[in-house]
Amino acid sequence: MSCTVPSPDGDRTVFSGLSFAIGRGEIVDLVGPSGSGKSSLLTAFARLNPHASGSFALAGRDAGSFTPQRWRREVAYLPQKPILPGDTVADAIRLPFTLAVRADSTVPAGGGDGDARDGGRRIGLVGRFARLFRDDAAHARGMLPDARIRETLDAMGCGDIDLTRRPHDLSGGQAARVSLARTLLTEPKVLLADEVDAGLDDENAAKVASIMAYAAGRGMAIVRIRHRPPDGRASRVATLADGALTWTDATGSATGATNGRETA
Ligand SMILES: Nc1ncnc2c1ncn2[C@@H]1O[C@H](COP(=O)(O)OP(=O)(O)OP(=O)(O)O)[C@@H](O)[C@H]1O
Repeated sequence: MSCTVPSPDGDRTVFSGLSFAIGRGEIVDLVGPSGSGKSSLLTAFARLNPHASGSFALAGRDAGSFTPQRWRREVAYLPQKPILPGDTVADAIRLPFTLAVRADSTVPAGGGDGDARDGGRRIGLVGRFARLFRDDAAHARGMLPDARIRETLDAMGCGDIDLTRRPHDLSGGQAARVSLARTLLTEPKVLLADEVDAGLDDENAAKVASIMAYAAGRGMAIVRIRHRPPDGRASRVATLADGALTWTDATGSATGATNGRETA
């Protein structure tokens, strides 16, 4: 995996020739100085980084055999700042499902413009799309009912989060946990968490860590960029500095693998 970014002095290589593997159910912490390329590495792996190149595989299957959308569903990148659109927490959590239904929807026969009829009433294009979106939201509610969201949040120790609340009214810690829960409900195989506990107090950071441990316990592979002291959740720590990855195990002992040439 390599990453070269534009700079005023010409292209600059952030890292080159890195490789790593992460096992099912494993939590790896990715640390290193600011600007060393940690986010670039994760966004590269999620195929979200236009400055990166390399080859990726999931369970032995080459990334090229996935559509980018399918790959990102399996390898989910979670940014630091939660984005929770919608009127309620339940809507915000259901958003990926609503969008998936939307993506699968086809414009009804008759083309994309002109008028349609709704109960004998003529409706315009905007009305038709509003109706389509309502239908998609209802379909998404069928796929992910409130009861399942409630059950999942409770299992993750988020019993304090009311599904009917407005997302904007949540505390920072609650918003981080909702954002994490939303990603986990899409059941990615790999979760790439980019400083999602930054800005949280210790109690909320511990809750976020415990939710991730729950997901790892169910087989999800997780890479966490963290600036906090080790919390005992990760089995290995990868340090990215000066373009090289150095690996240590949970006790801080070197594993012998450097420059990212790691096999798991
Ligand atoms: N789109 C871009 N254009 C130009 N430079 C970029 C771009 N994206 C990242 N960089 C540069 O690449 C380097 C690595 O950035 P990155 O955000 O990956 O580092 P980081 O280790 O995650 O930093 P931090 O810990 O501060 O978040 C930085 O010098 C950054 O300025």
